[in-house]
Amino acid sequence: MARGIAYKFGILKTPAYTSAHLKHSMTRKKCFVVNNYVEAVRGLACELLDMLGEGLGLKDEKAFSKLIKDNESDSLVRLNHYPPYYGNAEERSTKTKDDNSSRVGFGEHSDPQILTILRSNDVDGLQILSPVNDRVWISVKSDPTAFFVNVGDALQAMTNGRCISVRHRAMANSRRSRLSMMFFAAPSLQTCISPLPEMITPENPQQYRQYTWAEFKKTMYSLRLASNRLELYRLDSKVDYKFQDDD
Ligand SMILES: O=C(O)CCC(=O)C(=O)O
Ligand SMILES: [Fe+2]
Repeated sequence: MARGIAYKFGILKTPAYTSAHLKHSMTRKKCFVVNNYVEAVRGLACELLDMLGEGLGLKDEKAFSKLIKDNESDSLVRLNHYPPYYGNAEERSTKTKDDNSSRVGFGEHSDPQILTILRSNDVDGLQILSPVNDRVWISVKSDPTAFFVNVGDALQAMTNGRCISVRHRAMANSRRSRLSMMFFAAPSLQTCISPLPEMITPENPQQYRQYTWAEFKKTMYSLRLASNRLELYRLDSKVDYKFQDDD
């Protein structure tokens, strides 16, 4: 694991980003800009989820976006900063340009929420694990004008495995800082997540048991980042998730 390469320098919970803490740490103008960004990106997430609901033929096409529009939604914004790992100018100038070494800035994981909308600067770093070969990492070219969308674990559960929560990680760059900003669209803590009835068919019987978002978060915080937490909620799981309840 690379030294202190990735760190969060802000967690803005929506809609609580007008909290006292934020008011003190941000000027009103910055707060306004962040609020506008969050509103826009939340709208984008809802639009995408409505299209997905329609595409999947759900009786209630807005079933997913309703969870995010809920006032109690646990959605949040995170900013990640990956400083270059050749930290000083001397190191940068002595290392050759074709040095292809790479360092993990944010380890392998899947996002636990419903949907993630990511933006970054023009420094590469995001990689996804190949769905067909779990030893192959595929680099995603950065594009500061684009949004990158990840399905989260909760959407995988609600679609009974039709949508897959992709495992991914972020690499730090040797010379330039990578900056990324994620909107994690999440339901409220008390929301019960389970495969939607339309997603359960004789060919694809129910794969996941029902859980609350609060329960999933508790499990998540008790496990390592790389653990496949959703596996614990599979009906045929061999792992006893009950151990997670021990405090
Ligand atoms: O910074 C990135 O590109 C990815 C970060 C990420 O996957 C996360 O914060 O969940
Ligand atoms: Fe992620």
